[in-house]
Amino acid sequence: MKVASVLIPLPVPEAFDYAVPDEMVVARGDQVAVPLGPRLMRGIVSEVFETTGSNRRLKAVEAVLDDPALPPSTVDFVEWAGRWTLAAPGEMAATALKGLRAPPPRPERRVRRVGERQPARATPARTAVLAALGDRALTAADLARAAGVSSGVVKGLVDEGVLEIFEVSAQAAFDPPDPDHAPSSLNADQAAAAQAMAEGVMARAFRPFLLDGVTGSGKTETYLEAAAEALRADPAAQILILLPEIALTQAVIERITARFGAAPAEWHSGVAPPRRRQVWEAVVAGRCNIVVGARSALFLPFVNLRLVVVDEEHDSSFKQEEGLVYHGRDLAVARARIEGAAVVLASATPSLETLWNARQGRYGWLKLRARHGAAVLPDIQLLDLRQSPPDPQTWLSQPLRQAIGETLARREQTLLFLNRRGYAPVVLCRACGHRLTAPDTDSWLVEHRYTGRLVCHLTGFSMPRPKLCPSCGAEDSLVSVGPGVERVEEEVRQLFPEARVAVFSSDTVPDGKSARALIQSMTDGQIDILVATQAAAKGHNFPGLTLVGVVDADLGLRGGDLRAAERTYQLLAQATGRAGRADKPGRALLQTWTPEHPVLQALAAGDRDAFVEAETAEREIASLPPYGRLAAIILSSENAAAVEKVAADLAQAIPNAERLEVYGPADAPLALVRGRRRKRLLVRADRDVDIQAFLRAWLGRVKAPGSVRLTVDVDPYSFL
Ligand SMILES: Nc1ncnc2c1ncn2[C@@H]1O[C@H](COP(=O)(O)OP(=O)(O)OP(=O)(O)O)[C@@H](O)[C@H]1O
Ligand SMILES: [Zn+2]
Repeated sequence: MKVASVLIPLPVPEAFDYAVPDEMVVARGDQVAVPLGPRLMRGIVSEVFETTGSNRRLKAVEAVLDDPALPPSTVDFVEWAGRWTLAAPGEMAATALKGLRAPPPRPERRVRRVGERQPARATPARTAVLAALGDRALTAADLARAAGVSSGVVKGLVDEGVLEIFEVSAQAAFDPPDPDHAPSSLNADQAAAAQAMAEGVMARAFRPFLLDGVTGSGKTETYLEAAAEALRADPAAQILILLPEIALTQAVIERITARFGAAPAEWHSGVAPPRRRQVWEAVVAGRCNIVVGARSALFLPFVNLRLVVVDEEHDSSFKQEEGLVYHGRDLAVARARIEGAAVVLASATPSLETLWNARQGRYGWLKLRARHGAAVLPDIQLLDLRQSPPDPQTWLSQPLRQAIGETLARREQTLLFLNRRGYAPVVLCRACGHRLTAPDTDSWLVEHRYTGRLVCHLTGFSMPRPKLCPSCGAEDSLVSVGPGVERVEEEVRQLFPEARVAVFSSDTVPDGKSARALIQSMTDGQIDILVATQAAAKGHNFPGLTLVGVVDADLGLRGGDLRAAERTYQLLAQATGRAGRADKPGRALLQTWTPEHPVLQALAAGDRDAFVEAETAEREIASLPPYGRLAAIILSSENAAAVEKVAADLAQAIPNAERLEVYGPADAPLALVRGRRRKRLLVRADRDVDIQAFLRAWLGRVKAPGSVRLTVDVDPYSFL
């Protein structure tokens, strides 16, 4: 008997087996409909095998679906990703089908001539329509517009049988990119790096690279030339470019379009589902060469993937924390390995993990040491707030105010960076000291003045600012503590009433369209001072921007998690790296209460290596990543006793293992979220320990009730 193992999108650890009816032809990767209880479900065939004399009574595969099969290497990839993250393989596989959620776009109705038939009565309008149409096929609306007549005229010709309507399927056409459309002339460093990457692509084998270039050194320029080489060698080559933020996609798409004379496909949550379906179908049919997207684009069904680029590879936005927990950068490397492709991790501030791999010789290390052309790196200065503190209830010190004034006078642009949304991060009661939090949640409410509401950034809960203290009932006792971008904007407007000021954060720029508009007006010089969170601090090229002011350089250093120093270094190096990217030199001023901090010292000295040395040495002593591996288990439930019970059971059931420790269970730093109690356990292991095997063995010993959610986070980035 023939049996198919089918991956079904359910939280179960294995594929389900089904009998294959005699007349049915199925293969690995096929999409099938299979019965599950009373329902039919869509699944992906992971394996087909013969068994003899089975005594199992298997249900049969109902049908092989018309939708295209996943290429076998895509199935390999989703199965590997499931094993790596300990996610259910069927749920991982389902992410590869996300493009199919929308129905196919409706076929388009167009009109064309019917042979040589002429209208019975030739009016000027009718003649214009026939002339405009020629032997083309257009939609009725386009034709009427082209002929400058009302749509009634077109309809009249159809009714008379001079024109006919027919349907074309709305299959998206992706014009083939032309590698020789507009090549850049690369400088020596760039050319050497592009050459090495191109050779990696030609090898048709797994070839990982770190493209390590200072901000504005032309990393994009360089990897696009490697992509061009790949396309010259194989016009069917597919190239995937991953970006950490949707806000960055537009600029890269424009550069690719200019470079190759054809627009790439775009893939992220902001792309409408019918369009995503078109991209998905074009990718699996090999009709689409270049995809620019967010981490979920990793799951597209590529048939000839030759090059994967992870731009801004250090960015923690590549880590998905909700639903399936995975790191896009790590999965990108795995996908390239499975496909036998080249992968390029690009950054001015690579993660310690990636630098470590480059140092070990596992990744080819390509360096771009200087900005392109005449541009130079900005001059970075620390402003010691102990010497020049801002006035009470203001956030910009005198030296920073002066620098903004000078920049304005030169008609150049300023970016004020503060990685905090809203107006004030905390609202508290002067009478009783109560800090306002969301109901049944430990995180503080953030005041937003634009909307006049207090918002929980964790759960999305919001409410109007209350009149009375919810704790003691005092009247008018609530005060806003600390600054967010909106509050800095308020101060800037008071100081420089004539300046054109804008705020860039996920509140003011909620979608791709508004991001594009704001980035465009900044690029065009229509904004003098941009107050921004990290959304605007990376990747962008603003030619008129010469001053970057960091409002609170100490902010990220206070949170004590594993990557606080690394993350702060990266964020500030990226933010300051926006200054002086064109012909005018830039400078950056960092306000700090702790100018002696090693991270800030390294930034001011422009000495990344010193920072990396010191930070890596600390990690080595503690055997933390990249020298060791971590995994977290997070338990949560509305039933506090149930969480305690599962945590205790887990603690009892820890398998014996060497060079591995388990910490906890402990209350999570956010111990209460939406009424759910949260507890964490942390596993640390040496690098050569199979941490996934350990976790599987461990979790297999404990049965958690349905009321307790258990999340496994391999290589955690968030410790909340
Ligand atoms: N070889 C080149 N010829 C012409 N212009 C170049 C070249 N290399 C870089 N540039 C220009 O320099 C600027 C910076 O390049 P790019 O955005 O590729 O840098 P990057 O290294 O990706 O920067 P970041 O890491 O800061 O985002 C761009 O305006 C780009 O067009
Ligand atoms: Zn109070």
